[in-house]
Amino acid sequence: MKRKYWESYITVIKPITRIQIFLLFLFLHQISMATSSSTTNNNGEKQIEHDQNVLQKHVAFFDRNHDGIVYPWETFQGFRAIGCGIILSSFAAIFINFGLSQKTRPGKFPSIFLPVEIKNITKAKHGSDSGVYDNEGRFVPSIFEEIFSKHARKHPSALTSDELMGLLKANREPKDYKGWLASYSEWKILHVLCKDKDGLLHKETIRGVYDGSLFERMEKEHSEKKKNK
Ligand code: HEM
Ligand SMILES: [Ca+2]
Repeated sequence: MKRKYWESYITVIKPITRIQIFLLFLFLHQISMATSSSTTNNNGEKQIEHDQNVLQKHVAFFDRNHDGIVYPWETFQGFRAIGCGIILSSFAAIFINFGLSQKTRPGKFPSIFLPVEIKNITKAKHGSDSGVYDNEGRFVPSIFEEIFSKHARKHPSALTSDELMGLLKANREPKDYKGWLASYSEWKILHVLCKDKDGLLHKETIRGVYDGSLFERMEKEHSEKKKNK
């Protein structure tokens, strides 16, 4: 039988070559770790800051092993944990880590493992956002309230899909296409995942996304659903 090209390719790689590839990856990983900005304690273990700002909390849910860094496979696991499908989770892992890794890394040396460093997450803020996170990653209650006073028309404490679009358009800075796309993805994913049966995105849901408590809740609900199946 004729083998597929990639099958014969894998068998042809000699064991020694595989070891070399493994060592190369290990080496690149060590370099990427050496240039990482996470703090290290006396035992040489990576640790995250305890005094996290709210934006760091938003991201910390996806740091599955709590080492202060979100790798693409952790973004994937986090999305799966809150009940997203394999396609959305894979797409999110590539899109988010590719987009944010370099912005959060110290120096100019990129890492092929696309780590997002939570310590520097405020550097990943983009334009055309709501402004609810300030430049230090803190939550600004007055701007949060403004979302509803300006855009919630049908219900005082929930947004319809059209009202959400109104919020996104109002936040757009001219020609900031990357910011438009980033904001659209963040809010649309939130809406798709968390809208109620009438298509409404509730204020307390949105509040929970800012400090990441929403993700914890969704993970719990998803694992209970799986248990009861
Ligand atoms: C289901 C998963 C996620 C959802 C639904 C979500 C949703 C959101 C929402 C609604 C905002 C607020 C934007 C605004 O105020 O205009 C936001 C901000 C942000 N998110 Fe997420 N997010 C998710 C996962 C992640 C992950 C995995 C990362 C990074 C590893 C991340 C990084 C950020 C950053 C850096 C901001 C600040 C943007 C800014 O204010 O300019 N998010 N996200
Ligand atoms: Ca991690």
